Amino acid sequence: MEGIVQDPQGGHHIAAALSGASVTFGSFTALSDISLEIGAGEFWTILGPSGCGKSTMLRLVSDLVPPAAGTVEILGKSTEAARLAREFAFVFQDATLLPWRSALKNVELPLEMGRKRGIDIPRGERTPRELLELVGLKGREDALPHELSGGMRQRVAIARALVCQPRLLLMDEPFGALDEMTRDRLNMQLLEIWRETGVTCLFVTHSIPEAVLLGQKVLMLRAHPGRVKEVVEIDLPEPRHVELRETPEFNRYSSYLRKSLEDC
Ligand SMILES: Nc1ncnc2c1ncn2[C@@H]1O[C@H](COP(=O)(O)OP(=O)(O)OP(=O)(O)O)[C@@H](O)[C@H]1O
Repeated sequence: MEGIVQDPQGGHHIAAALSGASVTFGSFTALSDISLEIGAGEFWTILGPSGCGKSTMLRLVSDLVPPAAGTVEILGKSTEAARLAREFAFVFQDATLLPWRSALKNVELPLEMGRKRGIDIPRGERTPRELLELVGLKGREDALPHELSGGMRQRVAIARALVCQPRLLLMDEPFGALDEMTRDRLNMQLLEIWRETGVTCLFVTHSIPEAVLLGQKVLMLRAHPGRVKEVVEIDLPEPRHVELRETPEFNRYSSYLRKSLEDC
């Protein structure tokens, strides 16, 4: 395919490094003593009981909440410097598209906003049109969000997240609201995009099968306060495919994680 990023991580081996990081909201400790190294180009999924701090973890990495203690570095720089350099991008459960702009204009938005602020986006390897093609929406560039299905809107959101060529893609249950078949399709598409772009992925989910299917590593958080319970390496054949879910290895990982989740 065209436009393959030659060095998607800019020579870095570690995309995100957290050391003894904690997050507090007033007197409440949401995350406590998180130490992790997320390798450049890796795909991590995050599981844990409701309220354990999965979203807070993404917000910590993306400079939306500061650490109360410890440090967080993205590609060797502070989270603020990484944010200003557009090193990461977010995809939420709701696509959050502007309803009056076409799919293409939504994807172009971060570039426009960057230009308005005088920020030069240094890594424009793919045009917004090419990104829409990458997510399977060629021919729907002019469609308005309400003319697209939920899965299509989410694919526009992924294209928009990729437009500044981030090195780190942060996803908070991006497919949680979609039906199972659409979710399967988007999971496969996301893996293709991940392989092709080399972007590092941090993906929060409530679904154990989704965590196993996508993740090279599954980060299991425990609650009260949110802490790392364990990191489970998922050693399944690549490239992954939904049929893997029928295999005994897949089921072994799923059962292990289900039990781990129950013990949180
Ligand atoms: N801005 C905030 N102010 C106060 N408390 C907060 C704030 N944001 C999150 N919290 C609390 O921090 C804890 C972790 O929240 P978070 O949303 O990260 O959990 P989660 O694991 O993503 O939950 P879920 O799986 O239900 O989406 C929760 O107890 C939540 O109430």
